[in-house]
Amino acid sequence: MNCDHPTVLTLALPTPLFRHFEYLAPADYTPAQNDALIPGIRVEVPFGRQTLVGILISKSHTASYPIEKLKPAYQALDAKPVIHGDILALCQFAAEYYQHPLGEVMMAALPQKLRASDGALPQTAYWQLTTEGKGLNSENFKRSPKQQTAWEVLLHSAPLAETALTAKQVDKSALKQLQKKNLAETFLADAQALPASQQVLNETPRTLNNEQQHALDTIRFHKFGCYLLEGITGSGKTEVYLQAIARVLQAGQQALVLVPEIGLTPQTVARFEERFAVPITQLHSNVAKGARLENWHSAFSGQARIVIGTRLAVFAPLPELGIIIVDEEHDLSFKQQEGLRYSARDLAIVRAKKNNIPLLLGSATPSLESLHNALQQRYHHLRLTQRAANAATPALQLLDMRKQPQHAGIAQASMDAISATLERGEQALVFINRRGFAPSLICQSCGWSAACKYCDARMTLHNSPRKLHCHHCGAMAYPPSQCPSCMNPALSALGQGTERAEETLQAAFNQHTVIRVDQDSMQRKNAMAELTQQLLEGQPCLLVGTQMLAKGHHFPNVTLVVIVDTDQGLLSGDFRGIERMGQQVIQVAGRAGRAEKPGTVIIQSYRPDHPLLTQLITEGYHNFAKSILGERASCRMPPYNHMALLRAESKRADNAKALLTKAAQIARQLQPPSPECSYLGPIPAFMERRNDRFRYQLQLQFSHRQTRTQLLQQLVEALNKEALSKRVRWSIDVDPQDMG
Ligand SMILES: Nc1ncnc2c1ncn2[C@@H]1O[C@H](COP(=O)(O)OP(=O)(O)OP(=O)(O)O)[C@@H](O)[C@H]1O
Ligand SMILES: [Zn+2]
Repeated sequence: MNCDHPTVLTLALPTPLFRHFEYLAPADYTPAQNDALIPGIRVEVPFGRQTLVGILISKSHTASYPIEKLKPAYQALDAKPVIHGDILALCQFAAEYYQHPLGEVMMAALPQKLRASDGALPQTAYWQLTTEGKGLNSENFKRSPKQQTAWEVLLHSAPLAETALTAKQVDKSALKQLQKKNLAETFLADAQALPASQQVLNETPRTLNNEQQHALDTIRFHKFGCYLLEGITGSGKTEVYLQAIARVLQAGQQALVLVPEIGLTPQTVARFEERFAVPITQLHSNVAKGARLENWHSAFSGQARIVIGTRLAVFAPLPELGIIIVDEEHDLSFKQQEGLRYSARDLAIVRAKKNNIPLLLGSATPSLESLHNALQQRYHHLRLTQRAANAATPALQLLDMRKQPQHAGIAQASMDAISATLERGEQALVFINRRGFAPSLICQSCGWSAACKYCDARMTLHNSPRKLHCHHCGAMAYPPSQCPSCMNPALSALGQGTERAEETLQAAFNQHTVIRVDQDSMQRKNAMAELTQQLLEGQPCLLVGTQMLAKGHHFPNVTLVVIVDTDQGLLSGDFRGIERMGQQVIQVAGRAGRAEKPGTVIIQSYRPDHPLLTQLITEGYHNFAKSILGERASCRMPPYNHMALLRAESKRADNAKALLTKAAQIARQLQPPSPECSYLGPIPAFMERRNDRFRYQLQLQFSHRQTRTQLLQQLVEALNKEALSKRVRWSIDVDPQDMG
């Protein structure tokens, strides 16, 4: 080491502190080794009594601390960067925008295995024919067509990565057979990106209808642009995605597709795999840890040409990224609700801009944020107003529940419609967004109800297995056999959940199969895929389930949808409640009549004359959403204003309140309230006590994002100095989606 010019490394470390850390290069490193320390590699360092893995941000010969006080790092863990410039920039943006320490953001962007010192970039398995293998001809494989395919693919190519072989429909066991016969061999090597002249398609794309074609033609590739594809359910948005991706692949680029929950929509991934002959990889939290590193690496190395993933995939490394697609962009799951509270959709926009590529946001029910941007012409607004594939839009009927005899919440008229549907040999879907048997267990003689010990909430009664369950904190209890307050032995289950609806419907339609679809019944990994298969076989059956059924499924035989309860959304205290209700109704309704047979949707409500509900049903989501935008504009709520929530919770209510009172005071000093900036609170959260903690919040609203970022930065700094901030759990939620 040159002592006059020691090498100073600036690192981002995964600690809760909002700063960088400086270290010297490892003491025993030669100048050549020091030169090899390049930003984006992982470095192992001492940190107090711990050893941490951080990311090298920059290298210099000066430090902001006295150099003699800096400790040397232990070692560099990588020979080449694991975080490249564009991901680094995205992490830096996210850290600043969401007020989160950069080191933690960067670690979140890496697969878990690389967060530890012993994790390393994997190598890729390649296959090629042996000399014996090359000498054969297809006659030799007459009786084993799978081996023949594998042999043919290998014969006409340089060594191929296993992922690329899978994409070409080559069976892994066939490769193993060839290997056994010494006709093929495999070896490990650093992954190489595929040559650009790849065959991209596996099947001929559909002919687009005019609206789809117009949407595709509007997209400018190779340049930033945000496109909102607002297409009614079943209008063929996916086909537009597929054809846009094909263009990008043909230009030798990669595509990133973000979807809400992969496990719930196995059909989506299947459609991509059917269409494309290129390697596709998945990134979501259900991929096992080891496989996640491999999948991540195949994107990183350029092997995978398409990445389909959930919100975390917005950080996926794609060296040749050419387009980002966010499907069902309105979906709440794109917002992480803990830790780094980021919106993957919003980060996707930032990423597309930094990479200068197009971003496609698709939904039948766009979020008001995106719709507003489209109406303001900040986004290109593409609309698909017709269903593709000759399917008609379903007829929506509002059913006035005040005049209806009912069976556990399901109206007689709905029962009759279900009966007729099953008689015709078709499938019906009953949507009830509450799992369990009944939302409460009460004593009708004294008014007692089963409440959670730890939350301001009632416990839900479940029947299979029988238990009381708090859906907010997870607490469980056995249902009492008599009222604990007045000893009345007859307790009543009040209201309905999916289990009760299932029981009622099974009793009424005992000739038919009734399938319950909720978090409890769909725990097994492939449950949704199996259900999809069963439904596609087309036997008449009745589905009862929660919002799991609302997500992008394509079940051609479902012709009737019954929405049991829309009133919850109308009465919600969250200012987004009504928007969510509208999205949910339209998404669930959209499952009806997606093929040749027309669909009907029955929407049950006790408030059938609610103006927004009526508008939703008679005019559709677009006009409904515009009306809500009007309301938001008049009371200056998002998207007309930029919000942040400072949340605090503590076992002692006064501590949480005191911290927020202090925060409000600091904020007012930093930025006095004005029409540009306002503070509300501390106010109790909707559920004031949850999981044995009292919860309060301070609402901050700004006309300008920049003011918000600056204020929050100073506020966090000041709060970190408050003794109380160590004893209270607090967090900042920028652009909160859930106000609870
Ligand atoms: N141009 C086309 N010609 C024929 N069929 C098409 C065309 N485009 C799409 N389809 C078919 O229409 C059906 C619905 O399309 P798709 O699932 O893409 O709709 P979507 O807009 O994504 O719906 P949702 O928002 O409800 O998920 C599919 O079976 C699809 O194969
Ligand atoms: Zn609870």
